[in-house]
Order: sequence, then structure tokens, then C-alpha cells
Amino acid sequence: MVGTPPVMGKPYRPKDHYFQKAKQEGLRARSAFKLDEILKRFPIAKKGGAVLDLGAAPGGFLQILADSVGTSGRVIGVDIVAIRPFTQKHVSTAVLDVLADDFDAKLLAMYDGPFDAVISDMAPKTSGIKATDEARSLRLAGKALEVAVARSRPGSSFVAKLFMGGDFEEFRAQVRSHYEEVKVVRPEATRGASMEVYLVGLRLKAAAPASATP
Ligand SMILES: C[S@@+](CC[C@H](N)C(=O)[O-])C[C@H]1O[C@@H](n2cnc3c(N)ncnc32)[C@H](O)[C@@H]1O
Repeated sequence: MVGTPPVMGKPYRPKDHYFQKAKQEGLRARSAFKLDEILKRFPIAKKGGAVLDLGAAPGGFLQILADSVGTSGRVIGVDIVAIRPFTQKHVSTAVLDVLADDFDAKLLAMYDGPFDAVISDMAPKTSGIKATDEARSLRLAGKALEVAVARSRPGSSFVAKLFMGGDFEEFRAQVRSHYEEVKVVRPEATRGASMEVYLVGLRLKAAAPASATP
């Protein structure tokens, strides 16, 4: 007999609602809905803006960003794995490791203007050891913040995914020291038990002028 199995607790459904929805809408990844939700709450990718997407493969976020900034904007996406090329000319992608020594130089070679938003959905390969995974996630988010502060214009935005854990509060304080407002967002499309959240930094403060040497 074929029938619906009884529901006991919450079964793990790899091909869940958002997976199916992404497929129907031609999106490369279900994670696109997380960014969509963030962008609906915070207008951080405006028409004509320049946005950097770190950890961009397979390109779900990039699809949303490409539409948000439009053809007068620029979207730069990088990842350690290759991203299937985009036909839109305002989207450029490259295989880059953000933790590599030559990352900053390679990013500058791709785009030398200031960014209006730096977004990181980077996630480390998980080891299963909670403290290790949290530390790796934090390292990626920390690098994203460093890039955002160095390469963005005052007033710009920052979004980074990270696992809630030991040093989360410290990182939030770091983001707060650079941005006027900081929000913690857990999008609806985040899988049930996931510990991940997004930190959103709004309005990058202008860098303090270097103190004059006597
Ligand atoms: C959750 S996926 C990103 C999904 C993407 N936002 C999308 O919508 O298609 C996380 C990505 O982080 C990338 N990543 C992890 N470590 C990285 C690093 N050191 N440099 C660049 N990308 C990295 C992974 O290769 C992976 O593709």
C-alpha cells in the first residue's frame, strides 16, 4: 500500500520547500532565499551599486545581486570552487581563496573601485568538532570584515554568515566598531537545527584620519 508515512518528529528532508522553490525559479542554490530575505529588510544592494560576494559558488546569491544592482552596477563573486560563468556582463567571478596571501592583490586586479556592500556566505568544510568549525567560520568572517573595511566606501554595508559560538559576541563587537548599526539575522530559509546566523553591518563609519606626526 502506498501512502504518506506517519510524521514522527521533524524528518530531515534534503529536498525541502526552499530547494524545490529554487529549482522552480531557476535559482542555483536555495540559499538565494536567505539573501532575498536580508535584502528585503535592509536595502544594501541598490541599483548601480558595486557588491562583492565572498564564497559565491554555485551562484544563488549572485543571481539575486545581479538583478538588484542591475546592469549599471557591478557584482564580483569569488570562491575556492569554480562558479559557472554568468552571461550578464556586470557579473564577474573568479576562483580565489580569501585566506591566501595574494587574495587582496588578486581582488584588486579584478575590481579596483570601492564596494557598496561586501557579503560573505562563506562556510568552512565542517570537521564535526564544534569548536574547530566555529573557529574556522569565524576566521572566514573575520577576513570578510577586513576586506569590507579596507575596500568599501563609508556608508556601505556588510553581511557575513557565521556559526553562533564561543567568540560570536567578540566578533559582533568588532563589526559594531566599524558600522553604525549591527543586526543579527536568522533567515527563514535557514535549515532547522543550523547554528548559522548572518551579521549585518549598516553604514560603514568613515576611517579615522591618521594622527599627524609631530
Ligand atoms: C554555502 S556556500 C555559498 C552559497 C552561495 N552563497 C550561493 O548562494 O550559491 C559556502 C561557500 O564558501 C566557500 N568557501 C569556503 N572557504 C572559502 C575560502 N577560503 N575562500 C573562498 N570561498 C570559500 C565554499 O567553497 C562554498 O562554496
